[in-house]
Amino acid sequence: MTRVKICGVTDSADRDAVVTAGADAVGVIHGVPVDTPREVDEATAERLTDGVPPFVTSVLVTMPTTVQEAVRRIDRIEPDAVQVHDGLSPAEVGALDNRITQDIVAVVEADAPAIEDYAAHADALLVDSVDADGGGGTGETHDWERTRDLVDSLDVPVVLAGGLTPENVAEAVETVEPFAIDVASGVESAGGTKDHDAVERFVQNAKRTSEGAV
Ligand SMILES: O=C(O)c1ccccc1NCC(=O)[C@H](O)[C@H](O)COP(=O)(O)O
Repeated sequence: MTRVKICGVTDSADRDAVVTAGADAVGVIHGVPVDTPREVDEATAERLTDGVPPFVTSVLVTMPTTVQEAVRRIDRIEPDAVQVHDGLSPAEVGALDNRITQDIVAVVEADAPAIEDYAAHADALLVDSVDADGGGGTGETHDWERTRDLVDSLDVPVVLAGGLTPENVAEAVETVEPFAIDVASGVESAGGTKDHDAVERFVQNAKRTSEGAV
């Protein structure tokens, strides 16, 4: 069954709604040098992460420029996993892996040249549509067939992200058959605020499809 990560939670009510809806992972964004309504400060990131219950994965989404910066952040916030958006080379992702106990999800674009190198050092790849500054949350889809090729060719789990919504997630899961899917803006009522009904429909549509009931 395809797992679901809901990203960019900014308060505890949204975090709890995401968990209640049946998501497998909750993404908290901190330490990104881009303008986004989904970023929270360190204390909030720590509090939101700490409140994610057992059997649901808390994911720190961050854009560090050095391994040391990433380690410091992860040590303070203590997520279950870390998603590194831009900033670190494949070798630096490998160096980070040696310094932390958490799994690392490396973010790549579907046509990035270094995909295999990242796959060699990360625990999973998240294939996203990123903006000119390297950030996510664009609400833009990309070539799902290309991501499907990566699912077939790579040994690491592949997560599909970028422009997913409750309406298109079933088709995305059927086309790509990813390990997991990820959404931020597609389940919001306003920037940084989750629409709880949309979150519920997103999780249901993703999981129903991967159970073969649609
Ligand atoms: O969502 C953001 O604002 C963001 C900013 C900077 C770095 C990463 C960011 N999001 C990371 C995610 O994992 C998003 O869920 C992913 O990019 C998909 O976003 P969307 O297209 O809005 O569903």
